Amino acid sequence: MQIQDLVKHIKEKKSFLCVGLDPDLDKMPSHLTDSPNAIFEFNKQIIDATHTFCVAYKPNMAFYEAHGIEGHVALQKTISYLNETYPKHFTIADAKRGDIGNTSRMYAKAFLEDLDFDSITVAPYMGIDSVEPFLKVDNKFTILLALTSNEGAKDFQLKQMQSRNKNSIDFEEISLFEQVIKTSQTWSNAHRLMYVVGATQTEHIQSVRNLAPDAFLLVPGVGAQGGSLSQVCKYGLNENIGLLVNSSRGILYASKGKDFADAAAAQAQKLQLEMADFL
Ligand SMILES: O=C(O)c1cc(=O)[nH]c(=O)n1[C@@H]1O[C@H](COP(=O)(O)O)[C@@H](O)[C@H]1O
Repeated sequence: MQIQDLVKHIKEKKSFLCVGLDPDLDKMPSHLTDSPNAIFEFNKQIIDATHTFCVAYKPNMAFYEAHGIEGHVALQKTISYLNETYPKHFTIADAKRGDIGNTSRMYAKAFLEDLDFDSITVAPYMGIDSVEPFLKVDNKFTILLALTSNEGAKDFQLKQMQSRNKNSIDFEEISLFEQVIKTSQTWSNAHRLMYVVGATQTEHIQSVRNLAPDAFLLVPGVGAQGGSLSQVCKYGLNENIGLLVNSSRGILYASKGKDFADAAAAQAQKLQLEMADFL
């Protein structure tokens, strides 16, 4: 997918909502969980109910890998269903991968070529050679973890460090997550980079925007984690919109009854209407 297609879709829908597909058998309606096809059936009904209100879907790999081969089959069916039925929706493999170059190449092949996701989340800490294999894939996006939504983000990502600007002898104090953005913006194919920034980190979104003014930001953490959509919009929007805001549990498990898909649609619509006010 091209970035212009994503932006066009966002403007048409007046939504930059990403629905996180994190299927958890313990939270799903009981009438589905007896079926061997439960995960895909759940996802399909969620997708059919929410697609009008969102522009992206983000299956998190943990929720599939936890079920072995059946989980992998459910993931394959889900991405095929999305690509065939709703091809305008941007798809994110939330895999948080990254390894030495030849290994990352295999991850890129698996997620971006074979499964044909539009993008993948990648951990940046092994550096340029671990990210390059993802960035080399045409028409696909690498979503680098910058500042995550969890408590532990402060353990490393918010640590201060000294950074020297190119062609200068002066040092400046910046956070490790800022250095990740600053350095990665100099890499080849940086136009294929997006960044993860938690909705719980609103005081830092402005600084992310300053370092990567044109990049799309994937912002998880509204809903169940308590992040504020209006604060995210205030600091994160750019002239191309530049935001994908994710909600998973808040949409998927709005009801545990037979009306789960309608309840999910209502939650997605609520977020979409809030988003429309900012567009
Ligand atoms: O990369 C992510 O998507 C991610 C990064 C982050 O900083 N925080 C975060 O919550 N996520 C993911 O976003 C989703 C959030 O789910 P809910 O809290 O249920 O909306 C989960 O799949 C998380 O793994």
